[in-house]
Amino acid sequence: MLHDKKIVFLGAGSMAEAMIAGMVKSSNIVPEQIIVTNRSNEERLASLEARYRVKGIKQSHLTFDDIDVFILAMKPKDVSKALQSLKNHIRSDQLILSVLAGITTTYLEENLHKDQQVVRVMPNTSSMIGESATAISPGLATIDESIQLATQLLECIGMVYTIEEKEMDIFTGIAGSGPAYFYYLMEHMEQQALQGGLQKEVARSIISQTILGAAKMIQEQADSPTTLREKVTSPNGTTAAGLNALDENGGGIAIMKAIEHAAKRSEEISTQIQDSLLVSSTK
Ligand SMILES: NC(=O)C1=CN([C@@H]2O[C@H](COP(=O)(O)OP(=O)(O)OC[C@H]3O[C@@H](n4cnc5c(N)ncnc54)[C@H](OP(=O)(O)O)[C@@H]3O)[C@@H](O)[C@H]2O)C=CC1
Ligand SMILES: O=C(O)[C@@H]1CCC=N1
Repeated sequence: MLHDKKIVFLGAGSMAEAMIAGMVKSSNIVPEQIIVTNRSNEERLASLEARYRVKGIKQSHLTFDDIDVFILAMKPKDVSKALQSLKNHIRSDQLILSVLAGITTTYLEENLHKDQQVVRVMPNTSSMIGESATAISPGLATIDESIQLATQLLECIGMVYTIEEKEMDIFTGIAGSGPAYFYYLMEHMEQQALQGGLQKEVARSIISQTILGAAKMIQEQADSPTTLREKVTSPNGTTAAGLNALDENGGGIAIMKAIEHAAKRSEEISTQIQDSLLVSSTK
């Protein structure tokens, strides 16, 4: 299904690069199938061309007819202009995937064609190594074949979860933003490891192996996180001391708050963009 498809990224930033890297690394897509565009940063396009052997062109130079999948990968604030410039060039049967936080399928349909085939997507930057947790929610006019195409394409960059669109905000809080929480955790673990006398490279390797091992334990056996935590924790031992400090310093609550606020921000972006649509349509 994928081998004859032509895919265009509108946006050439971190998320587009992570997806391109993952797709090219998988054996299901070849670089010749991918075009990456932006409005003006030619140096960035040249660097993506050199690194991944994809074609980089300015969005204004793009020809639209033979494209099967457009992947919107600009910032949410730039989406309105991007859709305006796309609308008169695309057919409703061409598939639009949007990775933009907070941008709903309804917004995309209203600003393209009412019967436009759209899928809202939330990947994360682990796409780069084929390890994203990616959610998809199709729009109203999207046919099963296009959902299958989107799923196969996104499986090149990791696991794909089909969810209700109302679950997108919380998914974004957990998985879209999620890698950042783990990097933040690692930054703090590393800081303390250095204070404890370890060399930076050694500390980084130990920390990443510890996180990887814990994640694999969850994936590869049946115990819950709670049971696994209890198995690490000896009465009056080192882990109990560490976990008490986490609790006393609001560690668990801080993690829940981070997810709550990220999800809320995703919801807020939807409202803000929707409001600006209402304002512009009443002008
Ligand atoms: N970073 C992440 O971890 C994740 C990001 N996302 C989503 O991905 C999107 C992109 O994020 P990120 O990659 O971090 O952002 P960046 O700022 O790194 O990249 C945005 C890119 O969009 C380009 N751009 C802007 N307008 C247009 C346009 N009309 N046509 C073509 N290209 C355009 C910019 O280049 P130029 O200015 O030259 O046009 C730039 O290359 C966001 O909407 C975000 O919500 C989703 C999941 C995870
Ligand atoms: O920070 C952001 O808004 C984007 C969406 C999810 C991850 N990064």
